[in-house]
Amino acid sequence: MARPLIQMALDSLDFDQTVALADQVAPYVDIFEIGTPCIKYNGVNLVKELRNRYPDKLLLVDLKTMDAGEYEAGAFYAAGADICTVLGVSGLATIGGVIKAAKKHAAEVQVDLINVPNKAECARESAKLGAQIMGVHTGLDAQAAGQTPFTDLNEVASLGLNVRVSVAGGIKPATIEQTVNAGANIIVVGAAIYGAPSPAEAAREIRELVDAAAA
Ligand SMILES: O=C(CO)[C@H](O)[C@H](O)COP(=O)(O)O
Repeated sequence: MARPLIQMALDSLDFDQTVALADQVAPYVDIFEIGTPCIKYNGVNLVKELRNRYPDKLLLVDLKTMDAGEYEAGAFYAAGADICTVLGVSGLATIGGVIKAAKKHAAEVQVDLINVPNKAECARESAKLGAQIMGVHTGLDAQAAGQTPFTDLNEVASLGLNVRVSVAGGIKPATIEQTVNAGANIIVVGAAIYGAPSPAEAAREIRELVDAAAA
């Protein structure tokens, strides 16, 4: 089984704390995600800072774009993003705009399926349009209401689309094996790392669990 990538969700609002957390977990993760509240607060300067600091890491900017896809995402690709997210509920015109912006920078697009009623249809149409990653995502508010992403992950991963499948939503050490076995190509972890007494140690443990499950 191909080794899934680990994406660290940097969800603090504080610029310096975000950079410090990235420094701590860098040896164990493949993708830095600048989370939605963080990018809204800090903007393109944080993208530039992480790009300069980590030229070899993938950088995902979790814009969750809802409109003006090409215009909004273009600035973040220009600042160094490898991947920007666009909401599946935004519709194909907006998704297509982000894909257009990504192409100009030889970058990629992740469609976030959060709150999309028909995830299979959205994933199929977005893949046809050229999106490379489908994000199965139970957001923080839905997590607080007791939801998890696993049923949706099984559905989207079994569609057999020529895309990578990312999963986010409260993933923790106890659920890593399940996510790998379900076919996730990108495993997003936020609170289970940044909320741990030692984020570096937590990230190292996640790395070991992912690699063991994929072996
Ligand atoms: O995109 C997000 C919220 O919308 C989070 O970054 C994502 O859910 C990962 O964080 P956690 O592991 O804490 O759920």
